[in-house]
Amino acid sequence: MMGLLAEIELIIDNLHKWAAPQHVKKNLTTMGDDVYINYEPLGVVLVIGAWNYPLVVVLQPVVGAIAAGNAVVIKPSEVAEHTAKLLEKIVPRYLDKELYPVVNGGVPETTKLLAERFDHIFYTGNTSVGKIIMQAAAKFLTPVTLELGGKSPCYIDKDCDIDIASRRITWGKFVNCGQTCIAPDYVLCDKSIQGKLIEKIKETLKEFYGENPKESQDYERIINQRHFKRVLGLLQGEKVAIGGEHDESSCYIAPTVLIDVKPNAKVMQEEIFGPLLPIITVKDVDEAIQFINQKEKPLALYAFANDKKVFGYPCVQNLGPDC
Ligand SMILES: NC(=O)c1ccc[n+]([C@@H]2O[C@H](COP(=O)([O-])OP(=O)(O)OC[C@H]3O[C@@H](n4cnc5c(N)ncnc54)[C@H](O)[C@@H]3O)[C@@H](O)[C@H]2O)c1
Ligand SMILES: CCCCCCCCCCCCC/C=C/C=O
Repeated sequence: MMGLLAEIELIIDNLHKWAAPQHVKKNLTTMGDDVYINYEPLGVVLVIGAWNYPLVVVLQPVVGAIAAGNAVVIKPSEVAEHTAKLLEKIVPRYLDKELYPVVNGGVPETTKLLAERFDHIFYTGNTSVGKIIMQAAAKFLTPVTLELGGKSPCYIDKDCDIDIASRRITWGKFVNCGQTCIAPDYVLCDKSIQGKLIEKIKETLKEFYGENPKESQDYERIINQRHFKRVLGLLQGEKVAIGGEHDESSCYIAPTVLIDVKPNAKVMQEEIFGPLLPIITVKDVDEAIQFINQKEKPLALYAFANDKKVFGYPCVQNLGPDC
């Protein structure tokens, strides 16, 4: 919510500047004209949200679309069903329901919406559905914004502050039970620091979630049984260094660290989106970058090193808003 409120404040403070006509330098062909860029609303925007931060990922794009003068059809994720119902109930209390309707439902309802013509579609969710959205939009040449996922790597150089690295990774990986788009997906590090890293992660987990994370008020659950089974499927056959405990009835999977993971393991083929942290050993930063570059472009990249050279690599510079 803090991020959402900050976004609203940012827009309130700056909209008059952003919406104002922008000066354009004249050239030979426009010498005799008034030349400027004038911003106009697009029309009707469709916002389709995901379940993992169900209020923020729906409302944040809605805020931007409204500020830019558009009507918005709001489609929350049916997976977070209580938040979806709440939005359906409270949005019409504060916004005109003709201009900003909330449409609830799952795949059939979203498919029906996508058959309509919109002026922009803003979708947050997984990459496979992202392709469906883009195909539906292409029918009307509707522009899209796709906020997707990916396998965000985390490189830990052997010359770095391992206390800091393990603390930050433990927080980022296990908050919301690993169900965060930019959570570190896997770790690449030198074999010589793997043992120390595991010890430090163990210590930090104890500090954050106590002896038994299952009893901690601060440790979440997997959203539903379908995702529980999917995440558990990624654990099969892997060597567990920390955690591994699970309970299907409550969709609990303990914070889990996997070691000696092979690059071709199942857990390395898709975004984990759950509390499993595979560690893959590499001999140096060059090998880590080669590994990362063989995969699809991730959403975020985290690097921990004392050597400034590590941050000079284009792949680290281009991807590392959170480094
Ligand atoms: N980049 C970001 O800002 C961001 C933020 C949050 C989540 N994510 C990504 O979202 C993913 C998790 O969300 P999810 O995809 O499980 O959410 P989800 O299952 O809630 O699906 C997202 C939306 O797509 C709709 N949908 C699902 N299947 C559909 C289909 N066949 N046709 C049309 N619409 C369909 C759903 O109704 C829902 O509103 C992860 O990959 C995560 O990384 C990205
Ligand atoms: C001050 C403590 C805050 C704890 C909440 C942590 C959540 C961090 C991530 C928020 C990201 C919201 C947008 C969602 C992106 C992808 O899933």
